[in-house]
Amino acid sequence: MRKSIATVSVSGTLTEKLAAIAAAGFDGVEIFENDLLVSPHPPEEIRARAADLGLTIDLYQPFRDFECVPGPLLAANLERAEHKFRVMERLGADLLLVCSNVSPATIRDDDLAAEHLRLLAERAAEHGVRVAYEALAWGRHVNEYLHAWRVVNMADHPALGTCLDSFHILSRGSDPIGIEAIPGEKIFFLQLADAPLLAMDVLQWSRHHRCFPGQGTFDLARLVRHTLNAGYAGPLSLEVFNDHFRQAGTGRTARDGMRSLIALEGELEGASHPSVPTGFAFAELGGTGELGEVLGALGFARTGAHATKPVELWSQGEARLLLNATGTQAPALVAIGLDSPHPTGAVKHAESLLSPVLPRERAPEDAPLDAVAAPDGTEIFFCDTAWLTDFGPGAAAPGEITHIDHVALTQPLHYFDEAALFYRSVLGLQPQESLELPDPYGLLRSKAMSSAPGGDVRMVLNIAQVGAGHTPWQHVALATGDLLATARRLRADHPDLLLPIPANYYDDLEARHDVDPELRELGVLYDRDEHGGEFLHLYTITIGRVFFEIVQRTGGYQGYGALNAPIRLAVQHAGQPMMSQ
Ligand SMILES: O=C(O)c1ccc(O)c(O)c1
Ligand SMILES: [Mg+2]
Repeated sequence: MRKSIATVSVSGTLTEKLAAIAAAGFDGVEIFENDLLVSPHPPEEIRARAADLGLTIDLYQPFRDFECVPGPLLAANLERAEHKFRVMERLGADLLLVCSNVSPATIRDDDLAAEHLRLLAERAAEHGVRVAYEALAWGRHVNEYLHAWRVVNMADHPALGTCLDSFHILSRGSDPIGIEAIPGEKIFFLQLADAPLLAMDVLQWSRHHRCFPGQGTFDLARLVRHTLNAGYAGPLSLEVFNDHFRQAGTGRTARDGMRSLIALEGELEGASHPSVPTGFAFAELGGTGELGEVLGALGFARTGAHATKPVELWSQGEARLLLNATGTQAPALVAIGLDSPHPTGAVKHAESLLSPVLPRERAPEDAPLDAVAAPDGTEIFFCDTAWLTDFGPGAAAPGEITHIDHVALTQPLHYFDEAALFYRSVLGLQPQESLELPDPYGLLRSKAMSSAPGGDVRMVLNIAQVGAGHTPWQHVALATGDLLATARRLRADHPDLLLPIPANYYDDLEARHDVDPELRELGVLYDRDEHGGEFLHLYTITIGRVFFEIVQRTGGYQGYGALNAPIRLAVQHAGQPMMSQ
C-alpha cells in the first residue's frame, strides 16, 4: 500500500521535512497549511521539490469551520475556499481536507451542512480539486465519523467524500466496523494515529499525545482492515500531533513512522514475529575494573575469555555477563544478547523494520553473531548457543543466582515512543504495565515489555524527566532462588555494596504486610500482588552507569516492585546528589 505522512508529524522546516520524509521511503505527504505559510518557498517550488524527491502531495489541510454557517459567513467561507483552491493548483495538490466545524457560529442542521458541502464540492471541481470531509472528535455538531459520512452522502457530489482519522474514531470509543458501510470510493483518505489511553479532554489528547501506530493502545490493524474491506484504495497516511516529535530529529521521526507502517502492514497480513526471544543469552558491560570485583561479590566466577577480543565471560547458573575492556568508558551496559529461536530470521525481520545490522569486527574463527542498535544505542544480539564457544570450554559456576530476570534501560526523553515501538516490532516484545514514579528531582516514566505476559525476556524502559545532570542509569536484575541467603552473604561480606534502605520504609512496610523482620536487618525490599505472589529484591550501589538488582519472584508475581522504586531512586540520589545545595 502507498504510505504517506502529514508534515505536521515531524520537526523542521517544510523542505527539511520533505527531504526526511522521502529519505524514509514514503510515497507521499499531506501538506499541513501552517508548514507552507511559514515557508519562504512559493507553492510551485514546494511542488517541484516534492516531485524531485519522488513524493506526491496527497492532501492539503486543514480547511476549517466552513459548513453550516449563516448566509453572509457562507459567502466569506466560499471566498476563503477559492483562495485555497488556487494555492492547491500551484502546489499540484488535488485533495482538500475539510474538518467539521467547531465554531459557535455553526448551526445544527444536517441538510444545511450537506447543502454547503455540495456548494464547496462544485467550486472545488471547477479547479480539479476534491474535498474530503472529516469529523473532528470535538466538532461542534459533527464529531462522529458516521455522521460525517451521512452528511457527505446527503450532499451527493462526486467531488465530495469523507476522510477517516483513526484518532477521532477510536478516541470517542466508536466502533470502526461501521466503516464497512461506507462505499470505498467515497473514503477519499485515511489518516492513522495511535495514542496512549488518557482520561483527558479529547482536543488536548489529540493535539499533544498522538503517536505512531503500535506506540499507543488503539487497535489500528482492525480499523484499517475494515477500511480495506470497504474498498478503500488510497494511502495509509500518518497524522501525528506530538510535543516530543515536534522537537525530535526529523529524519529519525520519519524513519520511525515508516517502521510503524511496515509493522502495521505485517500485522494486517497476519505475519507473526519470526523469532521472539526466549531468554537472555547475556548482558555485556563495558569498562571493567570494579565490575569484576562486584560480580565476584555477587557470586559470579570468570568462566571464560574471548579468543580474540578483550572480553571476559562471568557466569553463575544461566546468568551470563560479559565484561568488555575495549575503550576507556565508565562502566555501562553496552549490549544485550537474546536467545533467539531463529537468529537469521530475527535479523532479516529487524532489517525489514529499518534496523540494519551493525558492522562488527569478526575473526574467521569467531561464531557468527549479528546485532542491531536499539534506539538508545544499546546493541541487541540475536543468539543461538554458538557464541559461547568463543569463550572456551569453561563450565558455569554454581550459586543462588539462576538467570537474568530483566534489564532496565533509560531512554532519551524524545525517543521513548520510538523505543517502545522498537522493542515491540523488532524484538516481538509486548507492552505490559506503564507507570509514573516519583524521583526526588522529577518524575520517572516507565514501561515494561516482555516476550509474553510472564515471559522470560523482560525489559523495562525508563525515561527520566528529571533535571539536567541526571545519570541515565541502567540496571541488570538477576534472579536468585534464595534472596535471603544472597542478602545475608552480601550483608556479611560486602556491606558497602548494598544500597541502604531507610527505616521509614520498613515502618510502613510492616504496617502493610506481615513480613519477616529479617527484611529490615538485611535491607531487602518487598512487594506482594493481589494474588499473593511475592517479590523480594535488593539493589547494589551504582558503578559508572550501572547497578544490579537481585530479585526473587514467588507465587507467579509478574511485576517489578514498582511501589519500591521511589525508595530506590531517593537512596541513589542521596549517594549521588545531582543538585548543588
Ligand atoms: O487538531 C486539529 O485541528 C486537526 C486538524 C486536522 C486534522 O486532520 C485533524 O485530525 C485534527
Ligand atoms: Mg485528521
